[in-house]
Amino acid sequence: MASSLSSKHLPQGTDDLGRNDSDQTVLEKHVSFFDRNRDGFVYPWETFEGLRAIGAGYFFSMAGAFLIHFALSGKTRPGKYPSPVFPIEVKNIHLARHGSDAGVFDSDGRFVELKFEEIFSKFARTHGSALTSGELMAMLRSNRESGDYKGWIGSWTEWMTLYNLCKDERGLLRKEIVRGVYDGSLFERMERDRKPHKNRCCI
Ligand code: HEM
Ligand SMILES: [Ca+2]
Repeated sequence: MASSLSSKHLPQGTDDLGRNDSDQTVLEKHVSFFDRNRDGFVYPWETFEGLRAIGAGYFFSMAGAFLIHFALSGKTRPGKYPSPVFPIEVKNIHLARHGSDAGVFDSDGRFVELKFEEIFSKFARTHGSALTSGELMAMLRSNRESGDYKGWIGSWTEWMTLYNLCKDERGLLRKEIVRGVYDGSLFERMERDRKPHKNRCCI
């Protein structure tokens, strides 16, 4: 699937409508793809729509939207009553970080280049700039903090979703794909390049 992604680049710092998002952190950009109307809040139906737009299946998208919002909504709304529609506040998404991750997002949600490079220098032993499924599992195991079961599950889910959606025909997860997931540009490319008649989903 990844091999069908085009190499064209998005205009830096602007979205399709030319809106400037340069004041967003990389983690905010990761999530903003799912903020379909760009009002600063992601609702479960927007996450569902975003997951469908990148080729995830109907039931996976339903379950994903439910679980993501159930897990993250409250964290991004500190001091507020729980909302029955489980919104996620984009500007507070850094509060939804979990442990046992790759450390590429810092505590403010900014991109840490060194940690990104480390993923490949430490774990991409076979190909250098791509991860096999075994190497990905080794990375997940190595990132685990003891007793942090929520973090283990969160990280496993994020990486396995990415792997299943974007591995190439040899089962490799390429570095440029991983870079693109962090700032959400991957999601934009997947939506653009997706052919309506072609079922790209494998989960
Ligand atoms: C198919 C859709 C998605 C994929 C493939 C995906 C994948 C990923 C990956 C690979 C990471 C990096 C984890 C690490 O550095 O170890 C990540 C981090 C994160 N994602 Fe997503 N994501 C998706 C959708 C979403 C959505 C819809 C939200 C919330 C609205 C979200 C919120 C986050 C947050 C808060 C983090 C930071 C976790 C941390 O580093 O502690 N993601 N995601
Ligand atoms: Ca929205």
